[in-house]
Amino acid sequence: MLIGGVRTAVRWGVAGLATAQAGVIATLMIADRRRRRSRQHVAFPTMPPQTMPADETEVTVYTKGRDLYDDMIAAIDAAEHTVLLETYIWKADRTGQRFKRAVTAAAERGVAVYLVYDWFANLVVPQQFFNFDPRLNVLRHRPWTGLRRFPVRAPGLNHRKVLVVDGAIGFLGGYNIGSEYATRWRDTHMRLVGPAVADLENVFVDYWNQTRSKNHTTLAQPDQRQWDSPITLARNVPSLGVYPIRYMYLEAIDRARERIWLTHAYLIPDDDLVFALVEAVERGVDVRIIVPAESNHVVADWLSRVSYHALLSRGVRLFLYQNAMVHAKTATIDGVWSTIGTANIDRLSLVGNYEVNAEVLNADIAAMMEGIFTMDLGNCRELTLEEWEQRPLAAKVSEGIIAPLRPLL
Ligand SMILES: O=P(O)(O)OC[C@H](O)CO
Repeated sequence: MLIGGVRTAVRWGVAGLATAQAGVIATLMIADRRRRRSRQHVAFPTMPPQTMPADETEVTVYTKGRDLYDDMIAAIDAAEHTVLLETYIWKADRTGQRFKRAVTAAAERGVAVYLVYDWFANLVVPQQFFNFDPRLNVLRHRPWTGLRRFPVRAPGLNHRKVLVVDGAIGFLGGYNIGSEYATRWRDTHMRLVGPAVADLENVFVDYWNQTRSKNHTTLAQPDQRQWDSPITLARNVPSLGVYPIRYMYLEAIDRARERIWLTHAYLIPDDDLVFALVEAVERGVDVRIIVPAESNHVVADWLSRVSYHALLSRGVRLFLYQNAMVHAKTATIDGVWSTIGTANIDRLSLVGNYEVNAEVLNADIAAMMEGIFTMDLGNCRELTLEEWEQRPLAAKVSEGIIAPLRPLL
């Protein structure tokens, strides 16, 4: 009798919470849609692409989509042997069409072109856009790919954004392909020219060979990989059960002695990451995080805010990027270590998706990344603990209601 009563109460409790969560989410989305209609596009600071050597590899960092896309297209147009292009989102707009024309032209002149795009992320894109010339080798990543194998592997979206041309030039970072990203989003991407490109090529080749269907050809492994590079690539590969990027962050944060400067589009850190950041503050590290004041995903923003109290009350400084979406997934620590990649600090990226981040151990590149962080800070407003504590009660209650959803993202 008592057990039956408890069961009924739990059932009603769960149903009530789910209903309240659905209500909060619907309200947020309606309010966000209204806000978006009146939102004006405002310019934000960017820098021209900056190039710096890291040992024998030349690293260029981009803060503006238009510059990046021009250089990616130029690389594809100059391709002589291979184009390996992997993107999470591929919009069918002018920019998407531009990339499609470039890879098609490359295939027409005899270049071997291999394309990967994510099925889920592009469901909203007209599917006829993905009818490619048959000379192109195309792999549409389906999240359940790993489930078809035995023993069953973890599912996951392919969230990577990678381009490798002729094994000689590689691109990696936060930019998907789309016109909005070219001018309206502040994101960070890198270009590699030199020995480290072999590792990026290997990232693509391994994925292709592990995931391809019987109709796809196998790709040859690059044979020029180095042991002692200042640039290493951390890959999350659900089908292999490996998620090193989360550990990469935990380890780098743990080593920090002076400063940890993070820029993240969707910051939904788990308790271990919050603990690591707070512990860094406690040993005197200057911990700053730039996040969008309002991202393109209102629910992600609200789930992100669930951790603000834990961060602000323990000395982590939060900076809200104004009037534009900051989509970068970067960090720079102690003027020594930096990362640029595709992984957000959320559960989907850190223990869910296929991702790749470059870790760069080089003081010049770190100085460059600090310069970019400082530039972005100029377009931010600091959120203080006092201000955060004074938000309306309705907001606090809403956060409490949706907080249990945090592990889903
Ligand atoms: O998943 P990301 O980080 O590439 O961001 C993509 C945008 O959220 C698309 O809506």
